[in-house]
Amino acid sequence: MIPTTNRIPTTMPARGCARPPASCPPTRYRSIDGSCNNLRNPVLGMPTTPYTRLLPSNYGDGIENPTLAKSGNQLPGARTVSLTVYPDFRVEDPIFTINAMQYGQIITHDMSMVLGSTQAQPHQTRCCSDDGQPLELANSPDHCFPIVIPDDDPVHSRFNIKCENFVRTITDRDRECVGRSQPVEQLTAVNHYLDLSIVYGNTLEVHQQVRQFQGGRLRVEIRRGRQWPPRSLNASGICTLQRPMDACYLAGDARANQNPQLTLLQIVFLREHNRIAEVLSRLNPHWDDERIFQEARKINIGQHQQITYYEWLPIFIGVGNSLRQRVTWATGGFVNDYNENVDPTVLNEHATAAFRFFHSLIAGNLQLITENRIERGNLRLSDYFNRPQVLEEADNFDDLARGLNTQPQLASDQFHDSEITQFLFKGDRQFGSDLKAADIQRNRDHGLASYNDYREFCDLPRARTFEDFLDVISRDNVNKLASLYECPDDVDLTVGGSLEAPLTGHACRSHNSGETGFTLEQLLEIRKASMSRLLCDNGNNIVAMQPRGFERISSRNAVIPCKSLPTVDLSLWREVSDYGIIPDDHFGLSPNQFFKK
Ligand code: HEM
Repeated sequence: MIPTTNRIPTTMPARGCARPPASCPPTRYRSIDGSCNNLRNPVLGMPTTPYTRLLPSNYGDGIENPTLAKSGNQLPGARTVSLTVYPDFRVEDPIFTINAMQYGQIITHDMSMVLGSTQAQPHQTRCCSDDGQPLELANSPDHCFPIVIPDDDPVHSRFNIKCENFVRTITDRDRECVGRSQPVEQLTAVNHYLDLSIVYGNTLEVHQQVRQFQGGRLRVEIRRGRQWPPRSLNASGICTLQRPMDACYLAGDARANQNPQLTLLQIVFLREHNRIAEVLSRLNPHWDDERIFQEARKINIGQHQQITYYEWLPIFIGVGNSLRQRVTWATGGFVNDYNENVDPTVLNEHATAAFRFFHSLIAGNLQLITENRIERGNLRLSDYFNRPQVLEEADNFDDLARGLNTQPQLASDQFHDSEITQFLFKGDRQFGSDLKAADIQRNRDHGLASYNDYREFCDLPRARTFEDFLDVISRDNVNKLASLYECPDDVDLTVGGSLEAPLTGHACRSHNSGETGFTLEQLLEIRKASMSRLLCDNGNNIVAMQPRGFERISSRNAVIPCKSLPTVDLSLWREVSDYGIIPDDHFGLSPNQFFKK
């Protein structure tokens, strides 16, 4: 089920916990925190505002408690559901690479993060005892909603673990931004826009930490002649360090060190910024640090959006669907579809259920691929959570980058690699957490309406019996649901939605401003950006790539020299006028008055 824009509520939620900006001064550049993107409601899309919803919440008490079964009983345990519905059975995707999965996580991190957790390290609030037993209610810290481990758990029972930590998301009520009688809404920690905030930060504080304030560059450290992000200020808290000075990076996003391929793409975007800044400063020696920085940022974001909308999204929703739903356009030119009435806020249903479906694409090992496309080894994912040092060793950076574009992702199905259902964030232990159980628990924590409610919303008939799910869910899976849940109305959205047969065309039906955008010529250059070129330009020494990096190598997508891949010609950003070089203080005038080919 893919809700698309025409069904998304366009009301402007007035409530929220972000402090609105004092004013929105005219500028050609995006703000760091997303404020002033919508000039009518400048707070829209800022960090610490609530996710929005397609359907009203379904809390156990109508206000804030986790969802219950219609009978008032507890829903089946999240770990039990995960074990029953999401076994580990490795099916490789016949077409797409793990980069398609990995870029999805980049997009996710750019757009949302539940407030109160880093999603990369164990939460500081402990809801279970050190030996994995549930705490007495009286001793349980606020916000605890631990996952119950069944007695016959195939992994945890061997260690007598009965309880997995889970801490509820911070809500507008926790921050005292709303009255006590209305249902709570969860807050997101990052801004809602697709703006590379993972690189540039979501707050001025983080933004200033990542900037060099020289030559328009982002801060880096140079080792072995290559650029690496600066060291995190809390390396021992964030990363699992084997040696005290092992790498642990500071980036715009708190999750940057979570897994090696994610960190690799974070570094690629950082290096890309500095590469662009370097070229711009040569083209425009009269530009100061701020001007170079902001122009480089704008190009970097433009390329990221181009890759996201034109290279990545059609893989998942289909070329036809994305054109029909006006997510992409069959034009090389400008599209003036900005509508200030559209709410840019990330949907709770998207972040908590729909987009997490792609956890099924994660592969539990990461291949190291040499320049002649031979696998020279691979890394076990759970050995490298929060251990980015591996990227700086031997030729791992390039070998993992080639691996991204070579190794198949796992198929989008109900099967999940045990590296994330048994060994997530295992650290030095013999077992870890279960990401799918966390997804289900988060669905209930956020009080999402049930799968059946969304069926109705998406014009499927409301199921009265479990058999009624057979229109989109297989017999085997309907039997599993019937064995777990008391009635069809109890099925969690994240569970029911993930069991639907793959889409075959049916989906839940669900700007350029002269002052701020690119010139048409520049836009046509941005349209040449590609995933493969990004890796070529920012690897340590990558020589060749296939043109379509999200698609596996084949005779139709053969590896070719990097220099043959289309590249964005930055000379279009040389600022000249009929009268020579442009003075610095030209803001407020249309770029078309300045930019000339
Ligand atoms: C190795 C890869 C990945 C790991 C280890 C991982 C891990 C996690 C973890 C630990 C959470 C927080 C769970 C919770 O407590 O609620 C999370 C949330 C999430 N993940 Fe993943 N994930 C990965 C890849 C992906 C991919 C490929 C996508 C989508 C394409 C994705 C989408 C999401 C979304 C939408 C959320 C919720 C974000 C929010 O807080 O609003 N993840 N993931």
